[in-house]
Amino acid sequence: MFRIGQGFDVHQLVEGRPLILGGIEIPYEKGLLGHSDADVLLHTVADACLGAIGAGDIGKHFPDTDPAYKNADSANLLKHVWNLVKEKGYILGNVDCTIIAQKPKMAPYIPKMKKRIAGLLEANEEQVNIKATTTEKLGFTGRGEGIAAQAVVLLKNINL
Ligand SMILES: Nc1ccn([C@@H]2O[C@H](COP(=O)(O)O)[C@@H](O)[C@H]2O)c(=O)n1
Ligand SMILES: C[C@@]1(CO)OP(=O)(O)OP(=O)(O)OC[C@H]1O
Repeated sequence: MFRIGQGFDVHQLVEGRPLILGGIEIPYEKGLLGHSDADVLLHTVADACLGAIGAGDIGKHFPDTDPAYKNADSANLLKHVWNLVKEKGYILGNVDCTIIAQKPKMAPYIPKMKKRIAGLLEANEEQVNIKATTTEKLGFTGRGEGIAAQAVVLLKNINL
């Protein structure tokens, strides 16, 4: 049996924060603001996984009112989500993600992000695709006020 899920998330770019994206740190003059480390890409992948198993969203599992998640490493949040997926008997088919950011240029960092996400989902790198796009300077992403990310995940149940 197959299940699909999709995720979408946005975080604001501000000065004085490191830019953590896809589980790696990217050199940039600004970073993402959030209760956690604000890794918008890992949040999106986590939400897609939760969607696929019908388990709500990351806000439900890791409330932003809980001090336990203050500056949390989103890789740990995704690992927790992935354990829920595995408990239900699923393995990854594939995940396809899009980062929506005017700057910085993501292409040089995508191989490292891919490797990190594949590791967190206990999958091969061939099962993970990450794309990046600008919005041609339009809207909040185009003005560099924030970064958005989207993901679609396909899970396969090994028991059904
Ligand atoms: N932050 C970004 C945005 C885009 N890219 C790469 O550039 C290509 C062209 O982007 P357009 O928005 O002009 O279509 C895109 O396909 C990506 O390969 C990037 O690396 N980082
Ligand atoms: C990840 C959590 C964890 O506290 O906080 P944020 O980093 O603010 O991220 P968001 O995507 O706004 O919501 C989910 C949160 O609960």
